[in-house]
Amino acid sequence: MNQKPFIALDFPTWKDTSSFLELFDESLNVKVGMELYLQNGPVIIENILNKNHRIFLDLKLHDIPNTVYGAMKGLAQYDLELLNVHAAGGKAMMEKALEGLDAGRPANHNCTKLIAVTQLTSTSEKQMRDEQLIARSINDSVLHYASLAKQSGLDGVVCSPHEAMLIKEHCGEDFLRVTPGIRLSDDEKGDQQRITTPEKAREMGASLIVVGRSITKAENPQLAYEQVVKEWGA
Ligand SMILES: O=C(O)c1cc(=O)[nH]c(=O)n1[C@@H]1O[C@H](COP(=O)(O)O)[C@@H](O)[C@H]1O
Repeated sequence: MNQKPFIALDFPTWKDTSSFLELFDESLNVKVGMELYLQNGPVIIENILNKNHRIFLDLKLHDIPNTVYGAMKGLAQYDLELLNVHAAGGKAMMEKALEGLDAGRPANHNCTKLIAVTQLTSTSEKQMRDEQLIARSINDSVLHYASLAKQSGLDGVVCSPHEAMLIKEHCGEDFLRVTPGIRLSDDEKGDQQRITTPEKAREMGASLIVVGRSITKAENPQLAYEQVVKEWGA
């Protein structure tokens, strides 16, 4: 997989999405999340693949193991780079997710990597303690989820850049640290809590970055994308 930033296509329609993609004359790494997928269905995947972009399908599955198995088996038909589940679903769920992905993968497809969301980048330590009743540091919680994901055979995790180095040290260089929570230095943090710039994310041990509003809401998205690529160094 190349290391280009994944642009989060958080748009409601294919019309908005295709207008955005037409601004670029290169093949991009893009992330399709629940806003776009749930309102437009799987055709959105075909449309984007037909334009030669590579997809991280971010549906953050979190359900009983049997249900996640079935959902993953179905999703495995698409030629995707990355898929994700919530590590909070537990080891049995993550193992079944992987099994489903293997069971449904057509022989001629690349291996879609499966990663687990740890603590959302919109979650602060205070919120984690008060609302999830986890009386530990956010680093402990994220590292614990990363270890569970690794034991379950997954390829990596979604975390913030702030925990990336710790995970690299404990789970190894090859275990992916995919980090949203990325902002260019003048951008609003919005609903995100654990953020940094593309350049710092690289220094902090991220293996891939996900960038949404800093690009999609920029006055000039191409220039913002170029700036992100330059800082990230891919
Ligand atoms: O799994 C994700 O992609 C994800 C996990 C996480 O912890 N935090 C997070 O922001 N994301 C996604 O990454 C994107 C970040 O968007 P921006 O905050 O606009 O850059 C959104 O599409 C989120 O759904």
